Order: sequence, then C-alpha cells, then structure tokens
Amino acid sequence: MTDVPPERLEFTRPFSLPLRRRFRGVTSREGWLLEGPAGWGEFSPFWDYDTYRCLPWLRAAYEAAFVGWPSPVRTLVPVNAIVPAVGPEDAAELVRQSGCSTAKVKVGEAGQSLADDVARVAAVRDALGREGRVRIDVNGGWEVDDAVRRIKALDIAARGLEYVEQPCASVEELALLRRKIDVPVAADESVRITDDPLRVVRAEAADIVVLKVAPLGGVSSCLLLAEQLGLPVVVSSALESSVGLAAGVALAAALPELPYACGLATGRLLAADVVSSTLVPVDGMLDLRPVVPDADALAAVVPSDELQRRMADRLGDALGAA
Ligand SMILES: O=C(O)CCC(=O)c1ccccc1C(=O)O
Ligand SMILES: [Mg+2]
Repeated sequence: MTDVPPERLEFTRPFSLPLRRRFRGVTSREGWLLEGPAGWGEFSPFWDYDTYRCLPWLRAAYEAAFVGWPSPVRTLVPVNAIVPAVGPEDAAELVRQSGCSTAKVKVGEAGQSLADDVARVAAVRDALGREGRVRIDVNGGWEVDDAVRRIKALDIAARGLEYVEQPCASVEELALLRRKIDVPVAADESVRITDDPLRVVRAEAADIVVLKVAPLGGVSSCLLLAEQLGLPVVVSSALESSVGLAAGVALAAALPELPYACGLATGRLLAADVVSSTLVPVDGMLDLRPVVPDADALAAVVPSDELQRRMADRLGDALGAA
C-alpha cells in the first residue's frame, strides 16, 4: 500500500451491526473505525474476502481518515431503494417507505423461481408508478441463454427495466449477452472482483459500471477508474455503516457526471449503526455531510469477545500485508 505506515492505522472502534433482513446471505456486518485528521474511515471487508482483497478496504479507510476526499461538484445524490429477495408485498412496502423513485430489485436468489422474481419486480413497478425506474441485480447468477429468457420476462414485468446488473458471472458472458438483449447491462463484480477492471470496456461487456469505494481502494482511486473506464458510473455501497456510506456519497458528489441514482440507500437495511442518525435518503436524496460516530451507538454494537478476536486477526493480517 503506497505511503501508508500501517502502524499509524489504529483501528480502535470495532462494531458488529445486525441487519434488519438477510441480504445476499449476510445477516450482520462487522468492521473497525479509524479516526484521523481528515475524518473517520471504515474497514469492513466481507468475510469471504481474503487478505489480498482486504487491502483496498484499508486504503479506503486510510484515505477517509488521513487524506480526505476530492472536491464535490454536487451536494445531493439521488439514490435507489434496495429491495432484497423478499415477497411482493414486502417489496412494495420497502419501495413506498423509501421515498425513492428508482428501485433496485435483487433477483435470481438461490431457491427462488422466475415466478418469484416476476412477482417481486411487478410489485415494485406498481409501487413506483409509471415514472419510476426499476433495475435488477443478479449477482452473476445466470448462464447466457437463461439470462436472455429471464431478462425478457422481467423486462415485461417491470414494464421496462432501466438496466440489469451483473446478469452473468464472466466478462465473456456479459459481452455475449449484451448483444442478445435490449436492456442495458451494468457490471459490478466484473469490475470489483478482478485485477483488471478495464477488461469490461475492452470486451464491450457493459453499458454502465457499478463502483464501490471500499473494495476499489477509496474515493480518489474510483474517480480515476471512472475516468479510465469512460462509462456511466453508479456508485453503490458495500453495506457499510454510515461512516463507510459517507465515502460513497463523497464519490458520487465528486463524479463529473452522475446520470443514474446510486445504490447508497442500504442504511435502511441496518438494524443498528455507529452513528445516532443513519445516513438514509430524504425524498430519494442523500446529502453530502461529515459523518461522525456516536459513543453511545458504538457502545451498543461492540462485538462479542470471540467475534472481536476473529476480526482482529483479519485486520492484523491485512495490516501485515500492507
Ligand atoms: O446497489 C445497491 O443499491 C445496494 C448495494 C448492493 O446491492 C450490494 C451491497 C453489498 C454487496 C454487494 C451489493 C451488490 O450490488 O451486489
Ligand atoms: Mg451488484
């Protein structure tokens, strides 16, 4: 990690945040906060990330605490409601409560049928009304031909999809699929979990890219990557606490163009947070503001001794490799 003295990175505040509902198989989010002259940073890599993949999260936390973020060009960021793979009534309720006019619906969840996805997407369209935008996220779950069939059905159920996020796992499949459908394709995992994020562009595999600040090494790294990619960017969260979400807002606020609502409304999925007032949208917008943890909130989310030991091991491994 460039010019970062790991011994200066004193992650003193551990947290474990329960989620209101299961999201992509996750029921809680663990991490550490770091305070520095520029503000607060968060280190909360997913448990399935190995040491190497944790390093960008360290860089993002270091940037937030010690370096600061690039200048904003806007102070309000439009965001999408996030709809996990729940039933149609719950999905509609989540959308109505959100105040957002764009919704992202998780589809293709293991154990669910196309009929389940169609019902959820149709309920979200009804809740949003004609003017709203509906996008879906498959997290790489489908083969190309299956994706063609399912996307057609879901495009009809949605009465027009804004885009489909990571419908297939590989860049090659995305490129192939993109030539077979009219719905725009957004790349998420193909940019986030790779050593070569520009490959999606060379392969003409996507119309849009999803950028998440922490797994991509910070706001400045993402801004540079966005410029190199040359595609429209949707900034999305990695299900962080409000401290981590603030870094996403900073990126969305600094991008020269922001043509789509961003996936930063995941504060609603948290049953507890490290701040007293979670970063959630008002009228579909998040505002750019400093986020500072609250002592009482932090005290309420201290991990168990056993969990904290596992978290400390992982943090130590990452700092040791940095
Ligand atoms: O983009 C959003 O609206 C919410 C964030 C989200 O979906 C997400 C959150 C954590 C990990 C992965 C993802 C994802 O986009 O697949
Ligand atoms: Mg995604």
